[in-house]
Amino acid sequence: MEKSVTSVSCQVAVTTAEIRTYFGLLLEHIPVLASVVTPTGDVLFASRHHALLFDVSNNINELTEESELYPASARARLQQLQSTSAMECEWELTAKHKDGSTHLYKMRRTRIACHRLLPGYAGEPEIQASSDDVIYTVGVDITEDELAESVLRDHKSHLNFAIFHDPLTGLANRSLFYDRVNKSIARAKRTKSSLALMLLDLDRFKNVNDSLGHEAGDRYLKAVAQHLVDELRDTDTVARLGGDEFVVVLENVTCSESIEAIANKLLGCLQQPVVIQGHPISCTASIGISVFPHDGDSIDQLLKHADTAMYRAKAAGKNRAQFYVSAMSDSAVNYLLLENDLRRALEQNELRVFYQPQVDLNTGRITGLEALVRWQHKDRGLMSPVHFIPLAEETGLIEPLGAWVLEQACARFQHWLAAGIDLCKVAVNLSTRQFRQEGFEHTVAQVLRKTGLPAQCLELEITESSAMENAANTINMLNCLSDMGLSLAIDDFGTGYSSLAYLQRFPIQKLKIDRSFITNVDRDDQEAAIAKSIIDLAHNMSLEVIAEGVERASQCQWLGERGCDQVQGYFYSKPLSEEALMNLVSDSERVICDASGVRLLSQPLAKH
Ligand SMILES: Nc1nc2c(ncn2[C@@H]2O[C@H](COP(=O)(O)O[C@H]3[C@@H](O)[C@H](n4cnc5c(=O)[nH]c(N)nc54)O[C@@H]3COP(=O)(O)O)[C@@H](O)[C@H]2O)c(=O)[nH]1
Repeated sequence: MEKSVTSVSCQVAVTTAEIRTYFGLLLEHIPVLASVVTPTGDVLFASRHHALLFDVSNNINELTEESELYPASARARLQQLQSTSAMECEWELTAKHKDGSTHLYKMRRTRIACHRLLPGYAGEPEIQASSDDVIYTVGVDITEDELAESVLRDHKSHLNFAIFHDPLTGLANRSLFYDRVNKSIARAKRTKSSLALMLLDLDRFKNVNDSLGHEAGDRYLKAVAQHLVDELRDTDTVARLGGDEFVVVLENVTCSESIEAIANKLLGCLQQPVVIQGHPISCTASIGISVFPHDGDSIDQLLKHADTAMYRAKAAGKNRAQFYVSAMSDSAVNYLLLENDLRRALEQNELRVFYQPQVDLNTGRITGLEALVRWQHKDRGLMSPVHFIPLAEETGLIEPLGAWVLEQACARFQHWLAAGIDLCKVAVNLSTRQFRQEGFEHTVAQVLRKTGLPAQCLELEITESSAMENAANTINMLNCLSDMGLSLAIDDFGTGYSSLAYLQRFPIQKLKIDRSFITNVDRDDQEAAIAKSIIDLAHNMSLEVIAEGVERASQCQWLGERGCDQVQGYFYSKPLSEEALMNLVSDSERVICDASGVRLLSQPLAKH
């Protein structure tokens, strides 16, 4: 039967035969899986697109079973759908094409009563399935949409990660840390529990960067992050706030002992060496701890107080954990004021150098002077270096300060030499930071040139711990300095961890026994044993040995009998200002000046 229909848009009359042709073309080219089947699965129509599917015949017109329109992998699902009486359902079909590509189709299967498809039907929608029905299915390829969406999802999650994590270590960054800890504080408030915030700063991390480069430094920071994550529970928060500063938050803490135990566990694991570029590296850390609600009820307050405690841990010798106590805040303010003051002191010449004689035990002759800095503070009076050297080291001010002391001591000693006062040599203390300063040997050479002091009149003292820290670099620097003709001493010997293998490679002339082994050397067997061992060690290595902190004649006697070469201490003289030293040298009751040099007669302390 030919039937005339009218296209609404172009008002052109078309015949049913033409419609079939168009419909055939449409089925041929439409890029969708389209089919019409009976409830028993007989195919009435199927689009050509089905032929693209793997497992499906190219000759679509010959396919009679609905199952033949789909790959074998989809047939079980199809069977389920065929057995359902639902009028409409949606499903996803993942199917391989014959070209090997995998596609995702969004399928919609609708069951409809046949008579409703006939022209002129305007009845109620069918809600009951019947054998008279037909089922048409349309599947649209959504592979690209899905791909785009998953790229977008990935992109979003990467972006999310980048926004909230530290790119180097992958730990939470400051923003995420604030977010998490604010929630932890809210939880702790609700449950009336405590939480501990630990601020962890690596000690002397700069040395790793300076000696092995930033790449090694970055690798070390990553290893530290991993150590922290490994040691803590998943529920604890670990973040990197920047540089070598990390923060850890522990929830539901019950007592300070358990917090301390965790802090010590972290300190211990950080001491394990990490091998980077073939070098075993280990940095210690200083940890400041504040506890909610005791030390503050906001994250900023807790951080500030942990920071104060952390600085206190550094000042107390590093590699330790320190709880915040409220009295620290006052001294933290003092510390800050002192830092500004110290900068000013350097500019306004408030620093002074004092000199303490070193004496040959056999002859009583002065064999040298140790230069010791003091600060003539306008309000606090004459300040001991113990109150400002750690601060100067922390802030980097030690570099200009140390250079100033060196130049001052060399200039003054040269001045005395020129005036005919020969006190053999002047010893100057070097801090680790100063010693590790790039081109430090040039600074020393420049000072010697500028002041005219012969190199053999200068001795540089470097502490045992600083010499052994990165000993390979120490050897290079000590060789440079030794080549200039000056002498080198290891200070505070016995307090660090010396490697004898390194010690024998250092071009040094002297070991200085730390005061802690001299205090009771004449009364305590253990101290005596250590002091004696150091004296023997020095002599066996053909080094001179000097004992510091000698306050009594009995100590002198003990040391003299054990072969110690020199002593330094209040027994002979306290550190003296330039004027006081000159007075001592010209005091005929205390010194004898003859051809053998200046001999210092031991005097009771009360006289000074
Ligand atoms: N990097 C630099 N460090 C310096 C410099 N000047 C000093 N220092 C270091 O500061 C620390 C404290 O020094 P100071 O208060 O001067 O104490 C020295 C002596 O006064 C003290 N001493 C000497 N004899 C005795 C004694 O018989 N009893 C006693 N109780 N104390 C005594 O010992 C200090 C000398 O120590 P050392 O340097 O280890 O020989 C101190 O660590 C200084 O090194 C500086 O310019 N740069």
